[in-house]
Amino acid sequence: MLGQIARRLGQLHGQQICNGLNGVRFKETHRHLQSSFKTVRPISTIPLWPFSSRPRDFSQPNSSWSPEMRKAYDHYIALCDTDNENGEKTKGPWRKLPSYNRSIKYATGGIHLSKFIQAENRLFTRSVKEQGATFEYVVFVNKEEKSCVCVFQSGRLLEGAPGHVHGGAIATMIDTVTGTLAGYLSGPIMTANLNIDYRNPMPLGSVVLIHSALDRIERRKTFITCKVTSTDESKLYTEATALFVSISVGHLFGSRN
Ligand SMILES: CCCCC/C=C\C/C=C\C/C=C\C/C=C\CCCC(=O)SCCNC(=O)CCNC(=O)[C@H](O)C(C)(C)COP(=O)(O)OP(=O)(O)OC[C@H]1O[C@@H](n2cnc3c(N)ncnc32)[C@H](O)[C@@H]1OP(=O)(O)O
Repeated sequence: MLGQIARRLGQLHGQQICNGLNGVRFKETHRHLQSSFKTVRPISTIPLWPFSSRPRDFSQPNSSWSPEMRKAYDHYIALCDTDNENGEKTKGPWRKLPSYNRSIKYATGGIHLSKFIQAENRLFTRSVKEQGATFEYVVFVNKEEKSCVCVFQSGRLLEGAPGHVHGGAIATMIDTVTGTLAGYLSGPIMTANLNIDYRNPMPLGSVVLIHSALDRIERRKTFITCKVTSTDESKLYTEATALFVSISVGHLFGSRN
């Protein structure tokens, strides 16, 4: 019964995703739902519609952001579309992308499905609740230039060499930012290849810019270039190239295109 409800929801809100997931995880979903029904709450605290229609955007300023992080954020926000005092829209070249804690939430209806499907899973970069401890970041995309910039502040749990950011954490952010741009331009993708040159150690707690741009698209392949610099762009920390291959959602569940 619950499986049927979940399946119906998927049909209503995310046909494409649902096709990929149909029948794969509903046993697990059923178990999750049964265990959540064990906790009885007073009726007044139960919302009529149990799904938030607006997933939380984690790339909003918070108290862990340093003045440098806030300054870089404000700089790019000022270049985004805005409403002036007369209520008129001014077009800017940049657009701030929201950042959810599961990639499934980006798909149509994904906000609903994420409550059923592997509900405990979290996007690696958004998995730690303590603000400022790991990855604080916000991505702005420039549609015309097919590029994006991420303002990234590293937290104390990302240490590699003493006082510096772990190379794997830097790779994670490069994968995330280049992957976000590739996904924005090409739809569902997976990283096929990531090449990284670490040029200078990145101090832990520092704020950096991760610039990514489209190199080219060839059939299912989207090639992205990336540079990580200080916020004034005077210091180069890391350079990378990445290849993303377009996939069907079924690819994530074992079927080849
Ligand atoms: C629900 C969907 C979600 C999608 C999300 C998208 C956007 C959402 C937006 C924001 C989300 C927020 C954050 C995003 C964060 C991070 C993104 C990170 C993504 C990852 O972190 S993901 C994990 C690591 N990733 C893997 O776990 C992949 C394992 N792997 C495979 O799943 C297959 O391997 C695959 C799919 C890569 C290819 O498999 P396949 O069978 O579909 O295609 P095939 O092999 O035929 O290759 C087709 C053409 O690519 C060439 N090619 C392939 N591989 C190559 C390589 N390594 N080097 C050079 N060229 C290569 C071939 O040579 C051929 O080229 P040609 O067309 O010229 O012949």
